[in-house]
Amino acid sequence: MHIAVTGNIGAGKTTLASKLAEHFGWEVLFEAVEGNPYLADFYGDMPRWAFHLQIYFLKSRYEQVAQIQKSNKRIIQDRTIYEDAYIFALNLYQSGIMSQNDYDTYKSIFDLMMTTVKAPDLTIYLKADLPKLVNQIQKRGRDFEANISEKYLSDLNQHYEDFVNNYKEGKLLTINVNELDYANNPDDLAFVIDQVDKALLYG
Ligand SMILES: Nc1ncnc2c1ncn2[C@@H]1O[C@H](COP(=O)(O)OP(=O)(O)OP(=O)(O)O)[C@@H](O)[C@H]1O
Repeated sequence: MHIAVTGNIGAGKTTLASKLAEHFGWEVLFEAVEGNPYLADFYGDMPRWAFHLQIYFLKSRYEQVAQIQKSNKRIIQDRTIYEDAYIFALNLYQSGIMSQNDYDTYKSIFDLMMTTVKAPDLTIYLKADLPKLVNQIQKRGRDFEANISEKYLSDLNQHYEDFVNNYKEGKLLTINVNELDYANNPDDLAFVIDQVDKALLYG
């Protein structure tokens, strides 16, 4: 079984994936941040590194999908391959940061990969407004994320809304996390676990 957590930068995916994995006894696959050779450079100069970073994330996400599809374990994935293409790469292209040629090349590789990719059985979308995202990004204090603009985050949020509104590939559970603190509040975590339980049972 494949469960995925999806949502904007700072929405709280990594924390939730770990908590759910612990509760349900799932294996967890995180995204490639430590050791990512392009991420810090990308935040310093987006036009220069956008294509490199997208190819790197696509490769690492596809490796995860391949691992999940050949395993019969229950696995929770921190961010999906769909977000790379339909949110991040599309946003970079539409905001003029990634060129037409680079985007077309990227998208044709992605489309080729998608012929072998199955959607997660359940996708959990963590929906958060800008103040929540900004606050959580500041709290974790990664140097390379210090200059992320509100415009970048709000453009991504718009793409997330479009993406979830059109998502038909599998079960989707949306959780508004603006007022939740499942990292520190057991009642909030219990609330989310209950939602996930119900989504798994009844869809
Ligand atoms: N395809 C992509 N294009 C550009 N940046 C990406 C892409 N995928 C991930 N990132 C960035 O890589 C970093 C990943 O960090 P991390 O795994 O902590 O997740 P996050 O998005 O910050 O989420 P959360 O706080 O919800 O766990 C973030 O800066 C994120 O936006």
